[in-house]
Amino acid sequence: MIRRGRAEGWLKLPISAFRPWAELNGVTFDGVRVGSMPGFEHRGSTVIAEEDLTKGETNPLMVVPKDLILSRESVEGFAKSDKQLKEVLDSVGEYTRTSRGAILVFLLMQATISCPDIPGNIGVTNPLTEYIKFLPEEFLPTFWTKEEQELLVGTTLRSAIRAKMNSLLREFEHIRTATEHISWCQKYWWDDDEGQVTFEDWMHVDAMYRSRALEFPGIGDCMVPCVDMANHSSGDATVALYETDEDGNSILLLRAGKVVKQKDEITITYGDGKGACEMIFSYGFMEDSMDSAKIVFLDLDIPDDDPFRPAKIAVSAVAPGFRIFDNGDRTGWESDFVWLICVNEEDGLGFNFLQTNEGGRELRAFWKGAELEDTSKLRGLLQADALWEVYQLRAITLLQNRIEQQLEDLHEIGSPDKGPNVRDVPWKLAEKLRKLELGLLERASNDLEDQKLVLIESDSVRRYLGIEDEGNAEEDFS
Ligand SMILES: C[S@@+](CC[C@H](N)C(=O)[O-])C[C@H]1O[C@@H](n2cnc3c(N)ncnc32)[C@H](O)[C@@H]1O
Repeated sequence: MIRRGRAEGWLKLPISAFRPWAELNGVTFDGVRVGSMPGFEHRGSTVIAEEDLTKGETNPLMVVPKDLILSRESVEGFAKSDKQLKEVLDSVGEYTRTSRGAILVFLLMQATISCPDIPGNIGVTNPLTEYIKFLPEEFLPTFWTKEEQELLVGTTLRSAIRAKMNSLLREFEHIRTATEHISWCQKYWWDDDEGQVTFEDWMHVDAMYRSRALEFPGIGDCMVPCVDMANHSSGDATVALYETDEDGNSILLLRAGKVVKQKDEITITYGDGKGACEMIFSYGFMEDSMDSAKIVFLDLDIPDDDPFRPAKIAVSAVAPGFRIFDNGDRTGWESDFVWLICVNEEDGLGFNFLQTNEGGRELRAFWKGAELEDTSKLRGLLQADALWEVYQLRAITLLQNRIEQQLEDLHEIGSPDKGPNVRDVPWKLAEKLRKLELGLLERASNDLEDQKLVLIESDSVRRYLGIEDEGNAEEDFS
């Protein structure tokens, strides 16, 4: 429905109509306009200075009335006067009480309202029905072809896309099964002949949200028309920032000390800490200046021969992997999960079923006899243990092995040729991502090796291995 709407024009408005729409809905602009930057049309629309904006400028560049902010709360507000939207939200239940769930359903509803094949009495038109017509075709990796996604072998983006597609499918199935008893949904959304909604529509509303949602203080994750027309730049290049004023309106402000010339781009930051993978995943681009992957998340599996494997999986409430990050000179890593793999019964880990108040049985983990209520606390307990260096050494050995595996995949794919059906943008992004992640992983592997050598020489490791002065501990941890 959404792709067709954009192609046929009923879900598309030219950016020249944007300002009249915004002003009609109470948005004020001061010294800026929305349009495309000559020479940078591939970045879509952006916010551009109409005049020189000087140091000390205090007036907001834009004020967006709070009624126009699309949040979980505002969706509930719209549902008060939109019977069909309310029906869908109520039927889908818990999921639509999250910002993401409420906003995605709302966006799907706006496309439904605009669809000429669905009667006009379904849904209630509101200012945001027009807003989604200004949103461009998103070019996120969930829309890359299979051949393009193959270029990501060895990168963490490949597993991120797979996981995302699975969760999108689960969400879509949930929306479908929860609403198929509503007669208009059955007829206009799901019916084999007349139904307009497909999984691809869910991918589109996800992409709209993913590439435009901002975290606003006091509101949470939301979409703010107009502010979301600002493109990204990081560090010193970020020109503006967004916040809410005392009335709850959203405002765009020039950063302190920034001097902007007429026709310059007014950028915000989408998060300077975001790594290369996340930038491509969420926004479909990465800055040319990016020279480090910044962060790499690798999954970890509990070995099949670990007798506690099923119990560990059952109690773990943390992400099953570890994060490597670039700290400048050195790399760092962080994981709540790896510690669960590192210890076993002989170290003091145990599991037991406890009786719940409701009469059921629940599996609980124990460390040295005391209940481990939250597996993310395990690291702290191990840190206080006399064998801390031994556990660290085990963790580091596991991480190194996992990194080696990833590096092998990256070396194996190497620099593939560009197939005839591969588009330029995915090809260039995949090539750069492979290079950046390879660089960070190689550095991390070297840094871990240094840490390993120090740990191996520690007294507790030598004592643990029963090694006298001349012995070699490294052999036992390879
Ligand atoms: C919040 S929207 C910004 C407005 C958007 N350009 C539009 O036309 O509606 C985010 C999207 O803008 C594009 N974008 C933002 N900053 C960019 C940049 N520095 N380089 C390339 N594309 C950028 C990406 O497509 C991203 O997914």
